[in-house]
Amino acid sequence: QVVNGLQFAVADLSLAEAGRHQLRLAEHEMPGLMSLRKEYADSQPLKGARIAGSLHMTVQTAVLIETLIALGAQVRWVSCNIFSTQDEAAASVVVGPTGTVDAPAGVPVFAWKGETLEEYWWATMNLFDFGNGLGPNMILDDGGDATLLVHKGVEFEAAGAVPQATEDDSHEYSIILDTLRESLAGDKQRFTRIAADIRGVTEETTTGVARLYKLAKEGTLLFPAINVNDSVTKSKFDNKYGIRHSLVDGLNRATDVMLGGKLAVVCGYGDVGKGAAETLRGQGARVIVTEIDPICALQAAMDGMQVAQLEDVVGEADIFITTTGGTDIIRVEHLRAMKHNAIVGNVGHFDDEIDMAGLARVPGIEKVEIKPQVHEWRFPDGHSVIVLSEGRLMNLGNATGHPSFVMSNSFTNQVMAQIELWTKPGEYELQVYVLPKHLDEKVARLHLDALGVRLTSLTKKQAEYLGVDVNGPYKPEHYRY
Ligand SMILES: NC(=O)c1ccc[n+]([C@@H]2O[C@H](COP(=O)([O-])OP(=O)(O)OC[C@H]3O[C@@H](n4cnc5c(N)ncnc54)[C@H](O)[C@@H]3O)[C@@H](O)[C@H]2O)c1
Ligand SMILES: Nc1ncnc2c1ncn2CC[C@H](O)C(=O)O
Repeated sequence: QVVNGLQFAVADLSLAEAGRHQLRLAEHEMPGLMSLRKEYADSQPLKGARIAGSLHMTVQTAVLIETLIALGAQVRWVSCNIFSTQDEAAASVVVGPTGTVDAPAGVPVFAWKGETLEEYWWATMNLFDFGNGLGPNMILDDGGDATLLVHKGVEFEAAGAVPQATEDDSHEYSIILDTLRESLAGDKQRFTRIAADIRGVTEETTTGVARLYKLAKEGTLLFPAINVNDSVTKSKFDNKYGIRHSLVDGLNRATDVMLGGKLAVVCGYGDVGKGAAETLRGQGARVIVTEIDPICALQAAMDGMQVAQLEDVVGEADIFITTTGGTDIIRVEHLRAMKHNAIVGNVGHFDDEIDMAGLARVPGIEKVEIKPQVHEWRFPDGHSVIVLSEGRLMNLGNATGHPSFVMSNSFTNQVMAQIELWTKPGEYELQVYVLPKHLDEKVARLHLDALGVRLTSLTKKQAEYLGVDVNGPYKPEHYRY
């Protein structure tokens, strides 16, 4: 749609007022972002930045978007998942704080809850046209889909053609190839021009960061990148404490099943797995962990969890949650062996942790929608499994994701990373960087007052004794929090 010269595609613009009320409450819970708005109101460090954002279009992300705008940026936005958009948040961002439903004055957003994969990649393509022949000069990514499209676009433009999908390619990848083939037919240099203008990308999450390090290692990274995930105040907070809140929220909204007394399996005991295991145990479930990494497995054991192989416990557990960022974690043979009505969900970034394609191919399988994002899959032998959000991250598919306060930590890092790359052109090479520790500590400081924390100060003598500055950084680079 185009109204008032503003392009957008959202579910229902009339939801904007409801979204705006939620944004106001979220702002109160996001002190880090609100503090950056005050700190940079005059200097407008993001002036001139045209940011293409691909990140779950939630109420929290709406506050991030309006912070980027407050610092001078132009923004276009999509969600990075087909189920994670909160339609009222998308509507309020399009209308904006001063617009109306008839005369929206906010930001171009192309996102709605329940997109098809074709619609998702159509939406993502809308990130790259800022009008007047201008593309983005910054990317803000979560999972790396926007970065992938630019890199594949440049690759295929150089080759002069987009390859046909092979039988090994996923259905989604064949859609990406179709999308790029259409782009190439229309403009043989689109992404080559776009990539040349992009000053850098800031990446939100573990899986997206893994993709960036792979590009950097291959020597194909087209622009500098900041790994926001590995700011301590992102991954040791959002990944762990965020999931501790939003996993149970998703399970309750999806199934209302009693968690107490049940047996839960958590696949992976990294930052997300730790939060997942803690919250399920907090609900009185017995928790079994699966791990490949001896250190994380030892942590789980020392935290009092049984660490087993999935095959040994798959027939007795009631709930299965994947948190690995890997692939083929729960396969068809596991789903076949599960108890009747076992609940299966994923909170990893992509949907390849549970073999949904394999499940759909089981002869005689029946898929019954219990309610949106909750499906009963009935095997011919009569037993069913309940799969949440079709194997996509269910804390955002079946609930509204992490709460504002923890996302304020993640997104304060995002804004700082955008400022770093935008205001220091030429200082960053074609590598993946993390933010310096003093900024990580600054993010933490911005969130202490809201929780009534009273920090202790070092004396000069104590600081000298520890070999640190009175004002920090307080830890060496190799310190593990
Ligand atoms: N849903 C959300 O809101 C949310 C929030 C943050 C991160 N994420 C995503 O969650 C995933 C995990 O993130 P993280 O920060 O915890 O990563 P992490 O690397 O800290 O943890 C993943 C763990 O899984 C383990 N693992 C890998 N393959 C395994 C296998 N086959 N079996 C058992 N364990 C296995 C690894 O050893 C590791 O300990 C990523 O995809 C990340 O992008 C989602
Ligand atoms: N409420 C949320 N808004 C935006 N992104 C959210 C929210 N909850 C979890 N996430 C995803 C966390 C982050 O993108 C990650 O995947 O690491």
